[in-house]
Amino acid sequence: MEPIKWNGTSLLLLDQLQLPEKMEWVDCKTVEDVAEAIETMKVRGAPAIGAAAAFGIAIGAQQGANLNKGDFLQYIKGVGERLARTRPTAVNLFWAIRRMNHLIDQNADLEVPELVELITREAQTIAKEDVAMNQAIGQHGLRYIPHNARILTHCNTGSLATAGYGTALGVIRAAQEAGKNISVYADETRPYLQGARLTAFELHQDNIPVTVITDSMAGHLMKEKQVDLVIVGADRITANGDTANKIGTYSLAVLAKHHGIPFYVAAPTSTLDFSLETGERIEIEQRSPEEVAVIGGKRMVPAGVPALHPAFDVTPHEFITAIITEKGVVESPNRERMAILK
Ligand SMILES: CSC[C@@H](O)[C@@H](O)C(=O)COP(=O)(O)O
Repeated sequence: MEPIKWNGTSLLLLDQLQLPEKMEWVDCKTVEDVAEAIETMKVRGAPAIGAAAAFGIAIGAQQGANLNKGDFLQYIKGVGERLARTRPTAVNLFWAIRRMNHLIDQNADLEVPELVELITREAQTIAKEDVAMNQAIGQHGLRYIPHNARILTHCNTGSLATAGYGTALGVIRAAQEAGKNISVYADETRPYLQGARLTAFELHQDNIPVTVITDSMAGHLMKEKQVDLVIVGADRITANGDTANKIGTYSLAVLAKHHGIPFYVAAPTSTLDFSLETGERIEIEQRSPEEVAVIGGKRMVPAGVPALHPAFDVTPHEFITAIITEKGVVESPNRERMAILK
């Protein structure tokens, strides 16, 4: 499945708000369309929003192609700034924008049409490389997945969260492709239900056995010895291995440790943020409490009662058995061991 398609002038995104009911594509023709798609989570998942932002800059570049060089360079930085204001936690977004800006700075002596061409090609390269990184993550992760493993995962880390194949779901896919006879428990992942709607959708399409559980069932299943390992993705991993991921990940990691179950994080190195020493300084996106209070158009929380919606939490590195990247695996991550990924 390819959830992000570039058609030469605009970006087609499989609208994740409509899944699994409908497979509807949104055609993002402007920078604002792309920014809005990221903000409203039509496209979501750390690597996917990075790739989408890169294509947003490509769209911006094409539309600014008539400007003179000075104006173009100023305008295209503004495009990056707009896209950077969409969501704060997943570092892949900022990584992709920085990579595009760097390319522009390095080639500022080119004429505008050539720059536009270069920017457009770079966005395609980012998407292509993401798929290759995910496949490599899958291969590195294989050895941690025993035959007949019953795997618990959280949120959606598959093709829909990336440019294709997936991170944690990439490892799961690789294990299936290697004939390991695995099965998966997908946390439904309140409040957005990425697990129930998206992970279950993807795994079912690929004939990988999947059972959806509510987030609150994970501890019970672990206690009943129904879970052999947990594997999740990441939105930002700091220099010491602390990992921000979808809200609920931290609770899973604590539960896994209590029950002696390995807890793996799978992510490309574009998710690393070595500028932060620890996870304490990661900005956690606060989304609308309405997303918690209202389910399927029906209000579940009495009017006047507040709800909270931090969209991510941070799992301290002590709870992580290994971080699996395309460059290799860091077991029992800490500051020193993470340095090999620099
Ligand atoms: C490969 S995706 C890893 C993470 O981005 C994923 O687990 C996650 O937390 C996504 O959050 P979302 O709010 O759906 O963008």
